[in-house]
Amino acid sequence: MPGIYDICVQDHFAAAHSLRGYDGNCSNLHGHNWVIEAHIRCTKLNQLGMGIDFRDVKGVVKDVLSKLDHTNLNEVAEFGSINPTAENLAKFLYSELSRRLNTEFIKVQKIMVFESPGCGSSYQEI
Ligand SMILES: Nc1nc2c(c(=O)[nH]1)N=C([C@H](O)[C@H](O)COP(=O)(O)OP(=O)(O)OP(=O)(O)O)CN2
Ligand SMILES: [Zn+2]
Repeated sequence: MPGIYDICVQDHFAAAHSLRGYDGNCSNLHGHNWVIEAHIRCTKLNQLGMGIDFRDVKGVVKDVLSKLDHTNLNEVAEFGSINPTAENLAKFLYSELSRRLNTEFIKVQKIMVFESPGCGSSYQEI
């Protein structure tokens, strides 16, 4: 039976945000040390026994996160008209990482974004 590998890479970034229209203090500018987890589905291993090298994933993740790190997320173009919630960040990262990593045998499966330990959201497409 064909198997599926789930390759997982975590990273983090620091950024501020405020939630427009939120009834509470999250509408004030405040910061989080965001933690992200990228899950990549691989159906074939290379000659080294890897679905995809962690290093390759980490490089792409770092590059995408560099657009968000030490910013006010509300000022990043993608969040100019939608709130920079964990949900919207997960979808943004899913789309950026899919564009750069997906191949015939490799597919970004799920992105998890944690605002704080124990509070997060994930995005995936069926
Ligand atoms: N589904 C979501 N709910 C909330 C989000 C979100 O992105 N998706 N975001 C927020 C705010 O960003 C808020 O800063 C986070 O709130 P909270 O987890 O309560 O964080 P605190 O640092 O305020 O936690 P305390 O334990 O109360 O100190 C809210 N909801
Ligand atoms: Zn917040």
